[in-house]
Amino acid sequence: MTRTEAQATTGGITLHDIAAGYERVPVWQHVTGTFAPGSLTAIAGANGAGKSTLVRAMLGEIPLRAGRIDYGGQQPRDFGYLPQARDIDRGFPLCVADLVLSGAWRTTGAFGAVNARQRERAEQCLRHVRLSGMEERGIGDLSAGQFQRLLFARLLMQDARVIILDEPFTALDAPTTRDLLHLVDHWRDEGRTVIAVLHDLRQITRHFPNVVLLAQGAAHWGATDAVLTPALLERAYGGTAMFACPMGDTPPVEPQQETGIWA
Ligand SMILES: Nc1ncnc2c1ncn2[C@@H]1O[C@H](COP(=O)(O)OP(=O)(O)OP(=O)(O)O)[C@@H](O)[C@H]1O
Repeated sequence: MTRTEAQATTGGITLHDIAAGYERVPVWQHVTGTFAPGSLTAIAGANGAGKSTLVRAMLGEIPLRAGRIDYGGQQPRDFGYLPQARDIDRGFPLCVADLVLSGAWRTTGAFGAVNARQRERAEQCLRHVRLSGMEERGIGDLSAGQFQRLLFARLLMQDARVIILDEPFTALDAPTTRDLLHLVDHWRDEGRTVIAVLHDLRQITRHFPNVVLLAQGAAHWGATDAVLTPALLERAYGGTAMFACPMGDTPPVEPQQETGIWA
């Protein structure tokens, strides 16, 4: 790689002709593209298209079958990850405050002492997702929406440069989705790189300038309006494309005036 190429990818993530799959079956291949530093990108595609597989490959949880990933000089600690809700064990005996504070593990270590400043920041993060006063509640006692807010608070605490979200708004009501989308917009404004697996194409067209659309084992990567064309949507979703098309009349998310950790 030339010095110029290295500079171009610093702080970004570049996939070079990667492929992944399970056992003998490839899920997708020849995936090439760059998540530029500070970019906001959705990963879309039908059920089973390989969206989570792409996330897991980028996180190093499954081996690549081909190609390589250039992390632009970033380390694992630079990544914040929100898994799908179904993949999280909520039976673990943790309270809300503990879970948020676990976002500081990269500085405290898993068993390190938490200082007053970190506690204060944890309270700020909880306040920002409207969970103040719930610090002592067990995580198993939260509603799905409250728990998702809590996971976003943990990401705030983590202060990661790259944030990867796998279906972050599934099963959430409109106000919770609006609040969390507002957080995503703030992360972009702060220059963080945000990558989100999403099913709602209206959310993608309204909030995500870039998209990776997985279809039939290939990735279509680019500006959202250039990728989410009727032809590619048909290829991705087949006969269900009309249900996925971003043509509905969902009201746009209005920015909220709030004091928070960005104030
Ligand atoms: N651990 C695994 N072992 C074997 N096959 C798997 C495994 N995980 C996923 N798959 C298969 O890989 C393919 C892609 O799965 P993946 O979960 O990445 O899709 P997805 O696009 O995220 O789907 P969804 O929208 O339903 O969450 C599917 O056919 C799935 O059955």
